[in-house]
Amino acid sequence: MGERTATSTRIDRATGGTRLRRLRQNDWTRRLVRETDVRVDDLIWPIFVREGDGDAHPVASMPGVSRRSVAGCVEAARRAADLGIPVVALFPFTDPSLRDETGSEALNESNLVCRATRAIKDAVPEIGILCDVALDPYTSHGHDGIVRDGVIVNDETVDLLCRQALVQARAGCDIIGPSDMMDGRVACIREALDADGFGDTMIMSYAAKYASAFYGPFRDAVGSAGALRGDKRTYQMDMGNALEALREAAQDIAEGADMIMVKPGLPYLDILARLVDEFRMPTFAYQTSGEYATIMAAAQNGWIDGEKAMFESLRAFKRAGAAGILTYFAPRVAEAIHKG
Ligand SMILES: NCC(=O)CCC(=O)O
Ligand SMILES: [Mg+2]
Repeated sequence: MGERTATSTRIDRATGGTRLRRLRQNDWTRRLVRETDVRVDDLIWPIFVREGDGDAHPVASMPGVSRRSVAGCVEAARRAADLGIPVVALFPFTDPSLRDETGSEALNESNLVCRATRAIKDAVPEIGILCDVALDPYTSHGHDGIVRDGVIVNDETVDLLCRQALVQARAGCDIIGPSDMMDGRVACIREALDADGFGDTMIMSYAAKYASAFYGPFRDAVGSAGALRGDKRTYQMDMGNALEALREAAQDIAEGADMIMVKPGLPYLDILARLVDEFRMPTFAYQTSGEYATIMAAAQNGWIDGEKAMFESLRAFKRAGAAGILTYFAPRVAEAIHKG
């Protein structure tokens, strides 16, 4: 730490002699005292499934991410399992001709997500599967629920969400992820699952999901961008609110959620930390498409080191107390961790 000077005595008096830089001197000391790390076990990999066969279709606004055929999703799940990633999350690109006012394709037992779930369960039984419950990939208007006179109606939507959850559970889905932000849906879905013999099917609720600009590329990926009429501010949370997130999470937990989630991730890190602190639940962060695209775009321009930014962003979630992270970086991170 250099020569001792008159200033040294002053500093020792001020710090009580504890020089915090002592522990940062070497790589090994830094590793020794590091409080959090990103592990492969922390990762959930969201993958996009599309109709048809053949090569994956790249998503332009998400470099490195593509929509895969059902067979391609099975390959991805195989790769994920081999890397040690515990869970894949499935999102469908629904053919526009199958979208309608009430999202009826969501209830089709052989829709894309159900077929991909069955195929993955069959070929890669050791990996967990998370399926989103919400109508937006299936509605012609792009909303997460049924629209009546311009209003996204809560209770009728919840009836459909319960049926959607059952369809997914029957296909073999392990974790139901209600992402719709309707009130009371966790309680109703839990009851519907239990009544149908799916008492072991887990619920990871999108407890605090904010109306955000960071979902843009995802809507491209699932084909909702062009479809969406208006915005989602009457059901997704207002970005100015933190106390309300505590109320949202409290409700979902009381209703039977096994795990909760905050979304988006990095812009809402304070919410994540507060929910962990308050409820001590397994709490997850969703590093959204917009967060992914932001890092990728800057990296591709040579403006930031993409690999370092990726790890830094994921470590932030762990430091804030996340049990895990849904991230499009999952396979790349897992590979980097294995390489060491
Ligand atoms: N329900 C899943 C999403 O809305 C994902 C959004 C994103 O990755 O931007
Ligand atoms: Mg709620």
